[in-house]
Amino acid sequence: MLRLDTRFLPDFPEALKAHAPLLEEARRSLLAKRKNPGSMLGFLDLPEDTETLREIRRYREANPWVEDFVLIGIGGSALGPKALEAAFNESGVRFHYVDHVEPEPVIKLLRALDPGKTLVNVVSKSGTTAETLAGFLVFLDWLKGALGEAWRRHLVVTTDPETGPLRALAAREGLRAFAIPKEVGGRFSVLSPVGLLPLAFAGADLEALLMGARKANETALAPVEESLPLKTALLLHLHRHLPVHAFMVYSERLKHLPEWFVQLHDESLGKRDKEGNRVGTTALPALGPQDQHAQVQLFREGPLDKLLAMVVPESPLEDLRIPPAEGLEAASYLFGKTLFGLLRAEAEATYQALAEAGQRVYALYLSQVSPYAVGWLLQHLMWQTAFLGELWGVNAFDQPGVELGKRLTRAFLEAWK
Ligand SMILES: O=P(O)(O)OC[C@H]1O[C@H](O)[C@H](O)[C@@H](O)[C@@H]1O
Repeated sequence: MLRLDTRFLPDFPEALKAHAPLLEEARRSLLAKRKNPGSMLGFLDLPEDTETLREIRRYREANPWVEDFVLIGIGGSALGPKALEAAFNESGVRFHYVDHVEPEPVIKLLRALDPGKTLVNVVSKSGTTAETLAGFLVFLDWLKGALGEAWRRHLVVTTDPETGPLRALAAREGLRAFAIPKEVGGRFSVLSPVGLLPLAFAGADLEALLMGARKANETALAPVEESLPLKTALLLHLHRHLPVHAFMVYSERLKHLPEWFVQLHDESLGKRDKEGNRVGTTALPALGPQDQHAQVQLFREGPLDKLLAMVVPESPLEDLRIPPAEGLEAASYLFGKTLFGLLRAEAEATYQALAEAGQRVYALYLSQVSPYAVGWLLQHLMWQTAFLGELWGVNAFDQPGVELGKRLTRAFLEAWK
């Protein structure tokens, strides 16, 4: 269950009524693009793709020997699986993310791994990302050196269904490869094999995750006053003059979710609109309760330049009572309470304190940190982003601004050789 709370934004229900035609139009124009090749709206169909799910399950069952799973990928090819695996790893398979090119951690990882028990998953939609290819080349050489002809069984590729160097390599070498559908972009790919394959090895409940995402699809298409993603898109739209959008999650298991959201929001919406104006707000990742002791001072007394979204679970899967101890009377207000009770109280207190400070803040309540609720939340946020692309007149699915950096990197590498 996902529930929106706007109790500290009393003007919102009126605004929703007033903006209903604008929201209807944004949704109509988004959905009208659905059948156009290149519209990149394939993420809407992923929750229905039971065939891919079956294929992934079969692959997982055929490889019970895996103890370490190395995911080589970056941006949209790493942030989603990283966020979900941290929350839902039930299998004990150890996950390692090579989403960087710093040599020391790569060397440390290579020394620690047993190649015979390691599965390497190289993930890249384009198959051309420098960091990913560099990491892949290192691990490919390592697998070949350690395992001889058996290396192929320890490598699985997730990439474009037809094009790109990784697809070509997979075809030439007869490697196992999964497809990121053509119409699915990296930061919208978490429910494709990009996320589902690692999560199958993590033993997560993939059915429930996709069921939650289907629920998000349903609410996205509901009448405006019941359409959760249209409502949160409107909240962001109404506050677009505030430069910062803080995304604060009260869950240790979801500690990597804000990083995933940052890419989704910033890379989708921070760009030039049709008139050439610079558009976008800056997503700021925050985690409760840790950031109460780091950022909340700024949120309380610093500039009123933020729209804050708080993601708060409403119940735990399991809870732990805080036992009393003699000689520590200062902590007696905690005795007999539960850890989740404290978490909930802290989230509520921060929510109220921020509203009282004059910040614009709303909450998204998750019934539990379960695959169903989190699948719903992720797909909800992808819809929100797509709707905002329409409202702000930008293409939410490209990223022209990152190309220059890539070209310059290549130029430097060539000049420095
Ligand atoms: O999946 P890949 O093609 O390797 O792309 C990985 C990432 O890098 C690119 O530079 C884009 O800015 C991101 O949107 C993308 O998620």
